[in-house]
Amino acid sequence: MEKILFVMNPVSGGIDKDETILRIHWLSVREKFDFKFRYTTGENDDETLQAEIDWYRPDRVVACGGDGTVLLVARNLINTDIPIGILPLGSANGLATELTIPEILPEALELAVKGQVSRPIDLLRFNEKYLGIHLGDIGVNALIVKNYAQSGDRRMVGYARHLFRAFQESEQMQYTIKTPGETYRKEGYMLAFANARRFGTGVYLSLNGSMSDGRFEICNFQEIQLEELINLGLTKFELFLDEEMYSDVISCKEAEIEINREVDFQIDGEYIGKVEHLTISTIESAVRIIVPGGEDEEEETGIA
Ligand SMILES: Nc1ncnc2c1ncn2[C@@H]1O[C@H](COP(=O)(O)OP(=O)(O)OP(=O)(O)O)[C@@H](O)[C@H]1O
Repeated sequence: MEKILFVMNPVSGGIDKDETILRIHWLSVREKFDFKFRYTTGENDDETLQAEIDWYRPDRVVACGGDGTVLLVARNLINTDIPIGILPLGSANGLATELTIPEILPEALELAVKGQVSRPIDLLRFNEKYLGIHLGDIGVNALIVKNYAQSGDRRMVGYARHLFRAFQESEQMQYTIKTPGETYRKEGYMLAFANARRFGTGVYLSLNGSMSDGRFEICNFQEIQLEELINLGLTKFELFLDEEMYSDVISCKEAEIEINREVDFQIDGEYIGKVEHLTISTIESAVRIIVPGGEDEEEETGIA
């Protein structure tokens, strides 16, 4: 009987998980699979998850939460063949959007449990230490993520307050970006490192990027416009929606970045700290994520 481990963030997105839990129980009877829940606590989740994977030896692991929960699962399944399903239950589900995973819970659950198509996904490695799966950035957005995390207020109104504060406080940065072929000097309010083509809203960040091409995109935001931020219905990864702002994009396999001062840095919604220097590289095809079959134009492979 297939074994499925559900890794559930009980607080993600401020969403009650009771319906999800009930549906999983019901589906396990219908589809005849064995399952376990592992609830995250925000403390030592890597260690407990790794121990659970070693002990239970699941055939697939389903991340139930936002991008942070998917990243937790991904970094504990690197170099295994265990595919990852996603139930998008976070305040930021940018990765699920990118991979065209259904937003509707029953559909996402059917896919996560029964999907037979998985896609190899690259991970990003920052300063040889931190892994990322979707988006990292320095500057104004990282400052918002920091303030938001520190406040403990998960509501939108709290978020809006942090957005205004960060917008007022943020100063322009100067950076030197070295890629294997070139050195660029730029200035701006935010530098994003994207293993993806689009933000959570579906707005494209780069038309050519892919999560499976061994490359990532560095996007410089020279300007930020408050009016757009307010008008367009925000979540913490969906700030910059003016398409003209995406023109300053570098696509590369690795990069080294020097910043003229210490700035805030976040990865997939987690505040990391202040940095003045960053190295970024890709780990190609590090994990496999279950996606809707036949609907994506990129490489897909059946689950072994
Ligand atoms: N039981 C818990 N209590 C508090 N925080 C938790 C718990 N479990 C996980 N976390 C934290 O939740 C964050 C990941 O959240 P995730 O990205 O899955 O959902 P989200 O709703 O998009 O995130 P956020 O809460 O940052 O808006 C991590 O910082 C993790 O440490």
